[in-house]
Amino acid sequence: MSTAKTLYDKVFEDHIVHKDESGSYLIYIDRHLVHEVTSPQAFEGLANANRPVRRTDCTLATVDHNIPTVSRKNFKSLDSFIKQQDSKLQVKTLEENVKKFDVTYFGMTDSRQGIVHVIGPEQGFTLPGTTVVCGDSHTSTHGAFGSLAFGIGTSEVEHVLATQTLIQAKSKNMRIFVDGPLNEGITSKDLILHIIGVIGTAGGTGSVIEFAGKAIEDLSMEARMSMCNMAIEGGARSGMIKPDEITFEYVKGRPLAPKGEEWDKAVKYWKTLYSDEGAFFDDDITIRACDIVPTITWGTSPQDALPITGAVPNPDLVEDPIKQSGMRRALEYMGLTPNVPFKEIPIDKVFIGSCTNSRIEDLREAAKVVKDHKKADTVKLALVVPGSGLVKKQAELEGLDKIFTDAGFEWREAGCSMCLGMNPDILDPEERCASTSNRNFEGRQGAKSRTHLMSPAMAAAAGITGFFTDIREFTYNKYEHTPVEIGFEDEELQNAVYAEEKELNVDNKITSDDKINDIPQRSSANATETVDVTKEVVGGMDPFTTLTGIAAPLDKANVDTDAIIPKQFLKTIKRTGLSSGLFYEWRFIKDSEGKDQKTDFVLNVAPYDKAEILVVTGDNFGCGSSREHAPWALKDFGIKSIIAPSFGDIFYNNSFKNGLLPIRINQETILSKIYPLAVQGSGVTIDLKNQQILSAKDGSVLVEHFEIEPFRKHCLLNGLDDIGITLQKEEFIKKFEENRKVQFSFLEGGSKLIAPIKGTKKSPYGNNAVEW
Ligand SMILES: CC(C)[C@H](C(=O)O)[C@@H](O)C(=O)O
Ligand code: SF4
Repeated sequence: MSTAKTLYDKVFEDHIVHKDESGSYLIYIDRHLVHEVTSPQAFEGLANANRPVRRTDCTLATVDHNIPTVSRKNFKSLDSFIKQQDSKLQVKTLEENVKKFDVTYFGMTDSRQGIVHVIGPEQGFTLPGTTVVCGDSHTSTHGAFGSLAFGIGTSEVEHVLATQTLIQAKSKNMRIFVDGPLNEGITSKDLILHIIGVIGTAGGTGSVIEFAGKAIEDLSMEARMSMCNMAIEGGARSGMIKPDEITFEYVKGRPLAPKGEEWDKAVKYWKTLYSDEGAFFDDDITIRACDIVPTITWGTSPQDALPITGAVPNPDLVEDPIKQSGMRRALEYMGLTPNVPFKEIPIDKVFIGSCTNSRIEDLREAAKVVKDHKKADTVKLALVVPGSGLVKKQAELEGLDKIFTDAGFEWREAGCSMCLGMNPDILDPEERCASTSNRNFEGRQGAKSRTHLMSPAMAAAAGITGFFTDIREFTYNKYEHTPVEIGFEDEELQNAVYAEEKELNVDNKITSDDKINDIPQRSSANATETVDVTKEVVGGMDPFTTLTGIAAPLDKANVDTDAIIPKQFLKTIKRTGLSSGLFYEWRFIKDSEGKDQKTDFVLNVAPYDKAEILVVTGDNFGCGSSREHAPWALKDFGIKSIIAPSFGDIFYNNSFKNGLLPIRINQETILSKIYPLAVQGSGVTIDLKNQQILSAKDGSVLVEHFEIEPFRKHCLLNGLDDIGITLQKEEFIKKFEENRKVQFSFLEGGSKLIAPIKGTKKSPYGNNAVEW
């Protein structure tokens, strides 16, 4: 057998702590980014079990999703600044946790605060060849450095905080080879949208995608990050690009990058990270770079991508009935008529930002387009939201802010903003947005919002013309821009930008006033259910052996986790009580008084309001975001198992952590054997021990054998807690760490090397070990 290895194989193997007999691996995590949305329950679990954060130096926290992006010039405290109570509580909870657990933190008064996936690379926290995780699906971004980077759920966040490891199965290798150079003016955003259009949102499921070829090698680091960022939208948890001189050049000199001899040692190692000649890829796809033109999305999935030169597609021309009905629904939701040329579609708002496209190069591209133009009067708002305080600072030094504001665009503070609107930046219902973000799911930017994904230049041009615009036809003054090099040794940039810094964060304790209704009341459909709070205690789940229950039919494909539990329900700091938000946009409609009324969605209708099993006909259930709130909401409703042809990787994984069994069954069998029973309202029995599915009515076998990894089966049958199991491997973890200290000495120090905020003796959060 060939010994040639892929880039992924190499990085994976260099992080194996232990492999057990069932073939499951324990891998070491080098870098862990933390944000306010997916960490509260993880820290709570640690506190309940009296466990510390194992490697605070490998952990870096910031706030990004919930925070307002309006000027922080007059920021006094979180209490006065964040108006949304539930957002405030989440931010405050993180601030308490980073203090309690000594985690380095960039808060709202620190210029280094920003979107996790922007600040990690910016600080040099993300390094080639490392394993990088975060409770966030777009962690794939960091794969641009040749690191193995992926999103995890909250249970895994807790696992990493406690053990610095994760239990993992090996993924498949997939290569996307982009042959030849890109045409002039085509960006990595066009390229990645095109690729997702080709492979589909389930194309990379179960795989790590390596992007390779001339077009990729030619890309800057920032453009590579935009590519890997959206690997998750192609179904893969990770995207990777082999590190090269462009990578090293980008990393060198960053605050947390290795220095001196450690740098040389690191580069020597990083240069070994590439796919060997003849390495095996389970899937190998070639894309011709010259075929790619400016690309935008028209529907409610990132795979609905087409050239700007095209028109709204016509469902009548599609044969597959599931696809056809999905398409009709998407067009109706998006308010689009088939065959209308994209360039004739007017827009309402523009959003330039998100972890895909909020870095300095993105802002420069957009500013070039906007310079000396004015926003179209018909465009109600054009928001520009830098990815971090440092990006903002640099853009301002380059005068980009002025270009935007002169054109009538709004210049904001760093955060996730309108990418998902957990803060006040949302679209009104039916507003159409030209957006540089990464997801166009239903309701993503606000209830009934309509999102079209595109590159920063194209979003900027749409803001000027008021219509989707082919950037190649837009006349703009390609002025000579002089980039300002941002020196990381520059004290001003290292330190906080806000004058009020000294009085900050003193009064941010959670008080009794913060008691809020962070989860709306349960719907009457579930009024009789009670929430078992004892389940919140870390470790231990009910064993899952046999389940007999009503099976609800769901005839949909690509059900994303935004649809399973919309963003407004993510602001909780608890795991329970989420059932009222389950499939919220599908289950409820507002009446004339603004009150929620139930729709005829399957889970609202008897007997399915008591369903314990969900039978899904379409692929890719649970794709998209890493929010563990999706399995929490399903469990809370009473669903204990989901049968579908395929699942989003992170959702699949998160389900097991919560005793919710996802079963992959091929579509034909679902359609012929299980779905009809579900439609009749008959029950189904799932026998985990024998890996079989039976009819509850007559005991006949519907599925002779379904697949499940032995380790996962073992844990479910016995209700075992992963962290407890991993902690039994302490001797292996210790051994790995001893070796890492020597072999990968350039990774030591991590976030603890971060400089303090100017004017303080000690960093206000974390760094207790270091007196400044
Ligand atoms: C909040 C978080 C869990 C989520 C993710 O995982 O992607 C968010 O960042 C998103 O983009 O939907
Ligand atoms: S995708 Fe959007 S919401 Fe998610 S991390 Fe990126 S910017 Fe934030």
